[in-house]
Amino acid sequence: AVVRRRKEAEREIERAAILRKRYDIHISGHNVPAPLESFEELVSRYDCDSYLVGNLSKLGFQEPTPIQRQAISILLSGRECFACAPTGSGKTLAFLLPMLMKIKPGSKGCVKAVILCPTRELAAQTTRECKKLAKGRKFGVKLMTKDLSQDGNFKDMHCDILVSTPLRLDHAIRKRDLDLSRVEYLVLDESDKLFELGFVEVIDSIVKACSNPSIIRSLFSATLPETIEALARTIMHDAVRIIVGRKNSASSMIKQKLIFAGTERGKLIALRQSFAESLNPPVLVFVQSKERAKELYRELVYDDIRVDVIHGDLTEEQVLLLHNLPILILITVPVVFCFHCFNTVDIRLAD
Ligand SMILES: Nc1ncnc2c1ncn2[C@@H]1O[C@H](COP(=O)(O)OP(=O)(O)OP(=O)(O)O)[C@@H](O)[C@H]1O
Repeated sequence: AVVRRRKEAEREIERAAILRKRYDIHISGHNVPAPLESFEELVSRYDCDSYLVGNLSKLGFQEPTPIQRQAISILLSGRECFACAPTGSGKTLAFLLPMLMKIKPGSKGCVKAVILCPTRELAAQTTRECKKLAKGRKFGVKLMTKDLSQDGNFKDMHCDILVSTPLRLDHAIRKRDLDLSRVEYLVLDESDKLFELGFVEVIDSIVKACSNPSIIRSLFSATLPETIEALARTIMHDAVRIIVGRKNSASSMIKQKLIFAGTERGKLIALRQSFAESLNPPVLVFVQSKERAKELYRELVYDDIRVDVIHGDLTEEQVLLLHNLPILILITVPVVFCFHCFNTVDIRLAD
């Protein structure tokens, strides 16, 4: 019997290794659970409630993405993880699913999961995703708005899952007595941006406020610089590192080219030249801020091409109007673009 069990364990390890190779998943850590082969395994291996599997199929999610295959099995086994996978690879579902499977909805004044996002737009988007996935169960999913962080009565609030940016959450903890001592899941989404934006101390105090000893923390990111990995290791114990594709790489479906422009003016010349060489509309131009977006728009608007711009100062109606126009080039800021979900194909980065 001992020999048989050992053989079975070896076969299991081999099967996991084959799956990881197939999906370009790289892990470090000991005894890492095998990646999911399919969403059906959520039921057969982890006893997932049928409403959740139903919601997945209603949302059109048939197969887990590589990051979902590995992160979900790790989080469901109670391990912490920090995960690096390209933008758009389905990281949101990778942390939402285990949380919705494990926490019990219902009680007032008891936050059970916290998701920290670097921007308000991303926090709003994650809240919407979470509500869609939790449909059919009485989960209290709350987005930390400015009003809520300043005046919220968290003791009487039904909030199982709280999605917030760091400063608003920190304010609510310090000024509104928000109790996070029973949080079972803490997720730092887009953690590279969270740390880049200088939130290290605030995040540190949020991590301390989530004082439940059996908390499961996870970090999701599109890049994993050494500094973030080092920080992650200081707040997590026995965490598994997951990398999908190559570390700090973009999606393999995107062809990238880096052009050295020398000066600010040179960037504009290079961009115009790239349009002259190939204009395969619609084209998206990402810039760093709304000021840069407006500036570039003013430069390009008089060229003989149809160009438009979206940024945080536009009203919802103005953005909706843009959806119906035959735009050739759209200048935008990444988070604002993601928030409004345009369907475009050719992407160029200006900043
Ligand atoms: N298993 C799946 N099958 C099909 N589509 C999926 C699956 N999981 C997620 N998606 C869809 O893929 C898109 C990208 O997912 P998501 O926003 O979670 O990516 P991400 O890795 O968090 O990207 P970012 O780094 O930009 O935040 C979303 O529209 C999401 O609904």
